[in-house]
Amino acid sequence: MSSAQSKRPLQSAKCGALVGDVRVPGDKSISHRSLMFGGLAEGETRITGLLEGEDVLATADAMRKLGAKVTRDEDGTWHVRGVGVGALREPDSVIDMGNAGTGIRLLAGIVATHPITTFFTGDASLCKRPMGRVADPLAQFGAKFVTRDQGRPPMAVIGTDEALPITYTLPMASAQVKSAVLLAGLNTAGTTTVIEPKPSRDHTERMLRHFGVEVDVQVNDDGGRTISLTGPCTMTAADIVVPTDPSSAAFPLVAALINPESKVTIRDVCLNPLRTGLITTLIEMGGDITITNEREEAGETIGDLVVTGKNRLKGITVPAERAPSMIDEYPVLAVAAAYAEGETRMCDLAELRVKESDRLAAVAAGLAANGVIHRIEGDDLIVTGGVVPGGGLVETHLDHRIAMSFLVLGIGAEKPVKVDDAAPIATSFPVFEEMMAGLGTSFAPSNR
Ligand SMILES: O=C(O)C1=C[C@@H](OP(=O)(O)O)[C@@H](O)[C@H](O)C1
Ligand SMILES: C=C(OP(=O)(O)O)C(=O)O
Repeated sequence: MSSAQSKRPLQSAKCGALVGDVRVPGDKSISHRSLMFGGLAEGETRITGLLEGEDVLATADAMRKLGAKVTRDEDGTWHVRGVGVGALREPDSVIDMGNAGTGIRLLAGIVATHPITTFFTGDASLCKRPMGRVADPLAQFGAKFVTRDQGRPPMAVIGTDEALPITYTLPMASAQVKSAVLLAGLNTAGTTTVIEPKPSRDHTERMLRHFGVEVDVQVNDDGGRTISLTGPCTMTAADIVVPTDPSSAAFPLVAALINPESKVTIRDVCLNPLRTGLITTLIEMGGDITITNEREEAGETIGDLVVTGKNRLKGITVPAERAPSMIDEYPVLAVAAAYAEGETRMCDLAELRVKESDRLAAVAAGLAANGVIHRIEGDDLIVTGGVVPGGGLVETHLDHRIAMSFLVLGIGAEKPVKVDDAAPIATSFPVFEEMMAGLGTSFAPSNR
């Protein structure tokens, strides 16, 4: 895990055309869930394409501590022997979830309705993030929580074996909160229902079905969804092929679009419609992106993205409703906007304030350090594109997406862009630097 002692400064300088054919690592959301659900199922789940990033490895360790047998073959296939819903073991030590918000929040849901006490901690970033958003609904099942001030980890979850089912309307668009509630419902007698006013990524719903759980999803008149399951549920082991991560594909995608002579193919990207907001937005901005070879694999739509830099991007307004389908992509969209003609307005980004860093503040600071004109109005970010002066130092605050986004900013800037710490990139995209170098970027260690 990253720490102040092991900061790794890196800089990115202007480079020529990016050319190549790449395949980014497995999807982080699906990888976390495959290990958790495998651990809850009866039988052995085989996982191929798992993201071997720090966040997901923390979940693998957590599932081991909770009693599942998790192993990896030399060829990269993972095996999870589950214990069955209701049969998790009380961990005999604190579970360290590192930097992983998805990991800690979904696991909190799982352990909340098991008769065990679980202690969670994480790195300095995770220990600043709010857990009240999951603790509040999970307490309604009958679980008890002890956290630091303002619901921050370390956090103890005292689970219950007499859980009462709940109906919960999400106060914010959050797949993590939705998933925590549904996962608590697995070991609860009766029907657990989540109402989400805006649809968020649905990997939990899809994968629960893959493990044999009946999940009812209704689309509401306002476009939101009502999702229910009736417990106690039995889950049956099922093999998983993890598709690649659209949130990681976003970096070579934007890099190619802002670099005029580029031509890059990104293979086998997960094109789940609740994850493709960035692609829609970049196409609206005039980006030359073609989707080829579209197909269904393991319950998800997959396709190849062929991207060129031939069109100069144009500023647009990105509507608030689109935010859940591209929530992790705003930092790199802000980078695309810095090179676009005119103004790009990104609406309603309040949720960015509670990610690995306050991403709204971190993006604004990074743009300011590199001479990019921008402003924040309420929860909207407005960026005016043009020539990017660069030359600034960006603080990444233990946030992988801030680090990768500003390294992409550097590839077209007049002066190199430095990030103070590239170490957090290993949480979600351990081969980022190698892959980007293969396309022609010019990243180099920096002494700050
Ligand atoms: O459920 C998930 O796998 C995730 C949900 C999103 O978080 P929120 O639920 O907080 O929006 C996203 O930012 C995170 O990277 C992964
Ligand atoms: C927000 C993110 O992840 P998490 O919440 O799982 O830490 C992310 O990967 O951008």
